[in-house]
Amino acid sequence: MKIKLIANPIAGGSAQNQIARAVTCLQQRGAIVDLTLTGARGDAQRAAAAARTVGFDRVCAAGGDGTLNEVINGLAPSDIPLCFIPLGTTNVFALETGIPFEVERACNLVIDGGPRRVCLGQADGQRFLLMAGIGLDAEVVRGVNLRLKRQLGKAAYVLGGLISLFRYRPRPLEVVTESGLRRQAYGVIISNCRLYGGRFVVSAGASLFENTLSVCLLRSGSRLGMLRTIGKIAAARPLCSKEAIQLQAREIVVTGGPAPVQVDGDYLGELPCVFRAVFGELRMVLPVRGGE
Ligand SMILES: Nc1ncnc2c1ncn2[C@@H]1O[C@H](COP(=O)(O)OP(=O)(O)OP(=O)(O)O)[C@@H](O)[C@H]1O
Repeated sequence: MKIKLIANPIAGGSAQNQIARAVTCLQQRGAIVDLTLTGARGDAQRAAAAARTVGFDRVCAAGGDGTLNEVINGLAPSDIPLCFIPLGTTNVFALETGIPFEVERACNLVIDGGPRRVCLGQADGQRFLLMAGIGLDAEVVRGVNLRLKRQLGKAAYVLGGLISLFRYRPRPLEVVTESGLRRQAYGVIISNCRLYGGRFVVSAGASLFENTLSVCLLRSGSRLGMLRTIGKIAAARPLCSKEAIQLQAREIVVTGGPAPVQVDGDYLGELPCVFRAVFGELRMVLPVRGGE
């Protein structure tokens, strides 16, 4: 088996030892490993794009959700199965899918697992695997730089969230789906997976294996209201219809603002933005779980 391994050596603070262990483990299982270590943003996407035509049996991203996002953007559309070894700070995708955190077990899945077609989201052509956010969460992401994240880890988002909560002024947004449904909100979270920002659940109906995106319209425009909504999500308490509306859609046009947009935890830009579900552009090697 020929594996293209694209690994971020600074994921989660420092991942060099774990990457070395992954290479050894994959080789011990008989794989030929072609390793690219990323040196800066954009390297993982370029390495994945270059791997599309080289005849690899697997492309494997090793790092955090940011590295995985770059790899899907470089690789898709492709039939080469994509694998993931989680080495990042928050690792939402691994929590969502059950990919093991222990390097050797993740490597065994790379070798033994079978691929499955997944749905990706697109935000103006930029692909995402987990979610996109418009409003306060994108403002937090815009404010948290990589240095702060390396120093504080997940706490950087808590600190960034508190600062943004007092600085950010939510503006009315308009959301239109492909069926012509029109709604107003002050924040929008578009999910391709159930989990958000860790183990929090914003859209319980979201699925990586269905050709649709789950849209959560956050309706509160006041600081107190936003704080209450965040508190309820953090405490896993249900949001009432005054606080949030849930929709399923394949295409969502969001206008208004001005408001920032983030995809998979990286700042993308400002509205307007068109979001789409795109099924089948990639096959991923994932653990098999009951009920799926
Ligand atoms: N050698 C490098 N130096 C600086 N930045 C890098 C390097 N390699 C990759 N990057 C960038 O660092 C960003 C974050 O890395 P990554 O997602 O792998 O880890 P993380 O931030 O610790 O984890 P998570 O995304 O799960 O929170 C990526 O978006 C990537 O573009």
